Amino acid sequence: MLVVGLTGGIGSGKSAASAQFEALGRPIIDADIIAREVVEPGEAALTRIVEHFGPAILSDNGSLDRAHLRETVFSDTKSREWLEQLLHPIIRHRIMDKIDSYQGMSPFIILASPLLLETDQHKMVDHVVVIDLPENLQVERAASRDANNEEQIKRIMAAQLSRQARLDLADSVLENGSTLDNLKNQIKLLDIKLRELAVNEYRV
Ligand SMILES: CC(C)(COP(=O)(O)OP(=O)(O)OC[C@H]1O[C@@H](n2cnc3c(N)ncnc32)[C@H](O)[C@@H]1O)[C@@H](O)C(=O)NCCC(=O)NCCS
Ligand SMILES: Nc1ncnc2c1ncn2[C@@H]1O[C@H](COP(=O)(O)OP(=O)(O)OP(=O)(O)O)[C@@H](O)[C@H]1O
Repeated sequence: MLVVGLTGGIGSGKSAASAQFEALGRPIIDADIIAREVVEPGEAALTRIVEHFGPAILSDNGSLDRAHLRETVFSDTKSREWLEQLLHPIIRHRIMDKIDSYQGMSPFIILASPLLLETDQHKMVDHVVVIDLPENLQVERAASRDANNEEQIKRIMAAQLSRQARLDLADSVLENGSTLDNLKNQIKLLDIKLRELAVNEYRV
């Protein structure tokens, strides 16, 4: 089975693109969703986070206060690196298990991840699709979606690959500087190309 990595910076349109691939019947593994699951109440990683950052990192209901942790890790590199060394191996294992569970179910699957190329997650994929758009549009879309302030979004972008570095590592590029309909049309064509790649190279 062909494993296609779909990546792009914050607010680039990974969720929007994933929804289109899903509508075409392709299974999606979303690293952001897995990253949330591994810190749910009862998970060992959440206990480690509370030990490290203190109980103030929890909301009143005992779940992780994500806004608090976001503010902490994107204003202090050491804190971010600590969190990543805790979570990235756990996330990677869950992704591997999910890839195994999809074997034989589809010619190809999509692994959507903001840090595909920044971490060793790229070793799990056969083809890299990068969603590209001008950085000012990326900031604008992320800000209007999340109520994150622009300064915080820029700090998050600084912890990610640059636009050019990401493009240099792409096998295919989706341009998302225009409308959602335009993105949808590109995905229809890319889906055909990926399907052909899967059939020709993996005989599925
Ligand atoms: C810091 C946290 C709690 C903030 O949570 P929040 O709900 O506000 O954001 P969410 O998880 O939805 O992430 C939003 C976007 O931020 C960016 N982002 C998240 N983590 C990172 C990181 N370590 N480095 C760079 N960018 C990141 C991505 O573009 C992501 O799509 C959360 O992002 C987190 O636990 N990050 C560490 C785990 C991780 O690296 N996840 C990325 C997927 S593997
Ligand atoms: N072509 C487009 N035109 C207008 N709005 C768009 C377009 N593509 C995405 N958006 C919007 O921009 C915002 C960011 O898109 P999306 O959530 O898909 O990005 P993402 O890459 O998944 O972000 P993150 O890394 O933060 O999870 C969303 O509100 C989405 O609806």
